[in-house]
Amino acid sequence: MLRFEHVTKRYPDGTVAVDDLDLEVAEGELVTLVGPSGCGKTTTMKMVNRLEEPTEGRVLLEGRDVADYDPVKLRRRIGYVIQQVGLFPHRTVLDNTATVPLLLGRRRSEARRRAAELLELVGLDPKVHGGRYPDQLSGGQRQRVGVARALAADPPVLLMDEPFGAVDPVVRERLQAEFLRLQAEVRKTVLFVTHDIEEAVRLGDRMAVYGEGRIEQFDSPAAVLGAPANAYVASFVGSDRGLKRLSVTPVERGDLEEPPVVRLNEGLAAAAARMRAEGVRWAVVLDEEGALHGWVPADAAEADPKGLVAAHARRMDAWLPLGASLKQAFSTMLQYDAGWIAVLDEGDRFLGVLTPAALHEALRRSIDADARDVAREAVALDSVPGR
Ligand SMILES: Nc1ncnc2c1ncn2[C@@H]1O[C@H](COP(=O)(O)OP(=O)(O)OP(=O)(O)O)[C@@H](O)[C@H]1O
Repeated sequence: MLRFEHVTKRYPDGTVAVDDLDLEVAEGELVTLVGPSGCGKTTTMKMVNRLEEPTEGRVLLEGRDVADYDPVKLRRRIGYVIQQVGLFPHRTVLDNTATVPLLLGRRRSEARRRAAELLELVGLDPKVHGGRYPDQLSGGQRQRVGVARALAADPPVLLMDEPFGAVDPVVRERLQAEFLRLQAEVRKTVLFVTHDIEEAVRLGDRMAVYGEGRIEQFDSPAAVLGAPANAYVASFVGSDRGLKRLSVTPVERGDLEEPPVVRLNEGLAAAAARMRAEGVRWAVVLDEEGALHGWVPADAAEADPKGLVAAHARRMDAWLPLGASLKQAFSTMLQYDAGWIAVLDEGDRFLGVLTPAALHEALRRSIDADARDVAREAVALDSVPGR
């Protein structure tokens, strides 16, 4: 979809901003470019929409050299979102969003209808926000308008240069989550510049880690964190990369423990007998419909041998869907101050529980699997270093 072939950019003063870059972005892929200030990320991006021209090499869009496109037409086919959103201050939010479709010759009513749809897509109510002017919006809302406007012409490619850089961390996390949802829907080919490693890890299907004008590693976030290509990448992603990995490692079936499962309407004595047989002191409790209710301790049967599980069951609301990240799992454990959390499938059926020890093992296994380039389940735990 988008390809850089031996691209070098030397500015007139001799600065080599990009040095012999080769990079390929597949259709519908989101690639983050991450690296320290001045390493050439923005210059890379600007050579796609011809705000800069390469000194050597070429950039291909759908197999065609961008130098062969008319620059104005090219830019209308490429959405561009920047940190200083660049909205027109004297136009309403709706008109700002409709700018490109109008330039492309759409009828005014159609362009505005499309703009309203896009505002909704990025989480703004066109009836509430559409008639406002940019300075009547919060920073986060302005960024959303920037994204809506970039999508308005339905461009196959989006270039995003630190689009969420100017908002506070809380809004930023929300914008990232919204953008991921949006991208799952619209599946654009995206180049996303950031100097924030966490953002690069969270958003990228693949991430390109820049050194000076060069890419030091181009791979999935899990691989970059798990097996940095060299000392530079290792130090850039940081010594806490194990922590960062939490956000890219999903909870899998094999991570779960399966304690005994009892029903609310079951007798306590029978339930306790099953717990004893399995050598555990508690069981997960499901209600009559099979939905998670909570847990019950085995010793409840001693005080009330004739009672029902329902009389002694305790509520447990901490749960996660299978496939959620280990980071979510960890944060849910902390939030509920829980020693385990339930993991449910898509139909909300109970699958098993995740404990802190299992979470730790999942993380270790995932790091080791990447280092060896094998699947996580292929790693035997007793062979993971440090055990
Ligand atoms: N027009 C220009 N003329 C000369 N040098 C430039 C020009 N634009 C950028 N540079 C230099 O090229 C190098 C790469 O700049 P670029 O803006 O691509 O980096 P960046 O990785 O996007 O940095 P940042 O994260 O700070 O935005 C820097 O050393 C910068 O000073």
